[in-house]
Amino acid sequence: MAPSLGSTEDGLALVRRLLRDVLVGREDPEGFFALCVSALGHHDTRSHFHAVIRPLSTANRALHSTLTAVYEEYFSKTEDDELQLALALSLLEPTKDQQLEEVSVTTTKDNNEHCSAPSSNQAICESGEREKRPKKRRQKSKSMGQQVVGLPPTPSSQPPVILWFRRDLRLCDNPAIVQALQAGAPVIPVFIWAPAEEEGPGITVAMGGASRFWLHHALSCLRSALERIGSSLLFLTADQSSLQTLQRLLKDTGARTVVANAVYEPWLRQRDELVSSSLHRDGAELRMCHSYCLRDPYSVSTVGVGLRGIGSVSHFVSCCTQNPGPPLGAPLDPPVSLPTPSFWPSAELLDTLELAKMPRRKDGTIIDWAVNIRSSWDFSEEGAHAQLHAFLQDGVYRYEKESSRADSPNTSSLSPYLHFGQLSPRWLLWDAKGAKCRPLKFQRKLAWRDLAYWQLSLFPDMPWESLRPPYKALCWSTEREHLKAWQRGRTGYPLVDAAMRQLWLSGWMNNYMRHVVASFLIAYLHLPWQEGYRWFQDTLVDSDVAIDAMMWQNGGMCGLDHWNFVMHPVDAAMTCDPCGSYVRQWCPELIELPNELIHKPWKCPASILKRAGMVLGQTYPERIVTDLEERRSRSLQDVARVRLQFPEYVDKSSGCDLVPLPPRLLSQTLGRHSDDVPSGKEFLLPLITRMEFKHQLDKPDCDSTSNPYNAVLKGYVSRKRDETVAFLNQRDFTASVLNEGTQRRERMERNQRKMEGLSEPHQPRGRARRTPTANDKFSVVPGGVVKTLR
Ligand SMILES: Cc1cc2nc3c(=O)[nH]c(=O)nc-3n(C[C@H](O)[C@H](O)[C@H](O)COP(=O)(O)OP(=O)(O)OC[C@H]3O[C@@H](n4cnc5c(N)ncnc54)[C@H](O)[C@@H]3O)c2cc1C
Repeated sequence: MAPSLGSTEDGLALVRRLLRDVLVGREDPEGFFALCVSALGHHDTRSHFHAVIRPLSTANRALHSTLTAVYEEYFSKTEDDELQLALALSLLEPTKDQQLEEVSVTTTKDNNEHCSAPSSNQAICESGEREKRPKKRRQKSKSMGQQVVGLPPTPSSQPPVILWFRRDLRLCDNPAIVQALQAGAPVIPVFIWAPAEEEGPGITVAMGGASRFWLHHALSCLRSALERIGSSLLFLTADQSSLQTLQRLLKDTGARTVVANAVYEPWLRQRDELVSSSLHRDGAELRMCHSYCLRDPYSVSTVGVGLRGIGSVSHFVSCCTQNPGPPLGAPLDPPVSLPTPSFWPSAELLDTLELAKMPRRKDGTIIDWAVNIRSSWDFSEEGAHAQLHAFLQDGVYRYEKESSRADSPNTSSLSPYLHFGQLSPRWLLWDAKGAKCRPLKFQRKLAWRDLAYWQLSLFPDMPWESLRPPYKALCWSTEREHLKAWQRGRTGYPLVDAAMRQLWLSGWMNNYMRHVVASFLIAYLHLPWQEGYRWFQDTLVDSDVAIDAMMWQNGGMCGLDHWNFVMHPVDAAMTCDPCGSYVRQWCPELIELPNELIHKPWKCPASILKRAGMVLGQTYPERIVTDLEERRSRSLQDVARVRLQFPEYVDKSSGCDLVPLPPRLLSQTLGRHSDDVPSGKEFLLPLITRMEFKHQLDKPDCDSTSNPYNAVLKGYVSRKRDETVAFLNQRDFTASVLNEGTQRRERMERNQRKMEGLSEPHQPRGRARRTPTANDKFSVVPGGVVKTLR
């Protein structure tokens, strides 16, 4: 709870902290004084202010005398003022008796924000006004005094409703707001910062640096939005727990109802259940709405679908279709206003939550690591809608075929807004469905998002423990230097480095690039997937425990699904950055290299390097690993080793990995209540398993290149042929003949293999296609350059 009101000592500690802000110029003297009055109250300010600012008398004399002058001016009152003050203080007495602490509004705005709250909420806007009209401030703070001290709610008045914001930082389509308004009572919006609760029982890095930074700004924007409709947002830190903070808030405000939108991490759900039952015992209630996912993950059932294919998005969609939840309905409009209560409980400054606090160097200067993140994003709800609008006007038309391009904004970039609930998935789906091009692939991404939450609800250990038991025994590398090079974007592979630098500088990269860097970390560096997960959690602005864990588990070969491909750090460029412009953007030291060598500078002749002003190992790093195929082979052999070591987790007939069925799925499958399910027995569930791994089990020591299911997405040969054929197919008859010839040859090869009792050959078709463009050197086809196919 707010330290300002616990005791004079707490208040003084807060004020001393704030004094530092004045010293470094983040707060002006008048503002600081107003905060003192707000935090300490009139009496204590009068008695302690001189002592608080005493250190300045030697450290900064000018500031000391300015503050003294502000103090003198404030306390040289007129009789009128005296009278009003007496009145306010007399009102304070009974409220104290009733345990209503002195209420001061400390939801001060950041220095650079503009306050536009209506007069009913002047107290909240106090500091915003203060900068422009210092004289009026005094009157304001007195009127604030009257308002904030306030009278206890009269017996006939409705007790206020607490609107508990968590990851739904928006006004549009927010069911909790609608629910709170339905009571017809004043609404007190609150945000409680409880990092330990977010973290859960394992190492989740739920609130990494970049997402804390985003959260800070999103909260600041939400507060401004609330102020525009006559309300505000209280910031509280959960010293002990959210529950205790809420209980105290209910006591202070007389509220009996708390409304919130559900969050679905299992440990947060448990927390909410505890809050609900404890409030119920206290005679209050927690009302929960659903809006974070399209489907409440705890309501998804496999009944009628079974477990075959579990982990894939198709299986998940079938489960949702077979067992539909309540209809989604149309998105809800934002409220026009939120009724304000007659007084506001105590709160902290947003800054005191320290979400966007930057580290300092030894010399005291700030290391502003977020400077680029700040300039790359608009953190507001309006920003989310603008981004959505821009995407639906443009990127969505390229999404189906070109979402893997890193050199063009073809995806929505909405993930941080979705993560913090600044945009509801229902709103997004509604708008996407309205797009002319019917972007089915895009809509399916929202199913992926829900799938991640469903998986986390079933496997709460997903963020830190491999789901497939044998894979816990994989022999991962411990080369910290490799990890560091990967994190810093200094691996010597331009595509990987560009992506990792984009991540560091902007807090984001597209899905395809996430696959590229994850493949590199796991398949080529052999570093544990958990390292990648944690780095992503710390550096992504959209870091999301459920999605991130699901994706890293799948990439790390131990999730419910297996990526049936591995991205090659050079060949993948053909799909995502064929002309090298993405690499040039994030690795400017490579800017002068020719297109055909930009993804492999080590192949550049000395003369080209010289002309480009490059010295490998100096201006750009040498490759940290060179023997890519050998490393891949070792990775495959390691997988075969653990699968052989734990045969109980490999299905004999299909060669699929087996994983113990989680209790909820077991009871669903057996159609019994969870208490009625046999305990102590492990039921095993077969999972989708990469063909390459199944084959390797028969020949554990064979190398990756001789595995017919080699999953590395090389692309060049197959895709170029595919595209050439497709292109020519459109153009002339000869091509269709060529196409038929190719197909016939493939058919014959397949039949031949079958007759020889060999397994099906690896099928590269249909993977990672892209539409060739005129600039694209890979689009050169026999007979000429593709002008355009669009
Ligand atoms: C190793 C790895 C880690 C990832 N970690 C995260 C993460 O921490 N947070 C996160 O939001 N996404 C994560 N993703 C998924 C995906 O890369 C991002 O959601 C996407 O790149 C965000 O960009 P966008 O909004 O332009 O996506 P779009 O392609 O425009 O998709 C729209 C929305 O759908 C959802 N979505 C898209 N792809 C997926 C997916 N594969 N799984 C679940 N939901 C998806 C996101 O909410 C996204 O904003 C990860 C992917 C990989 C490969």
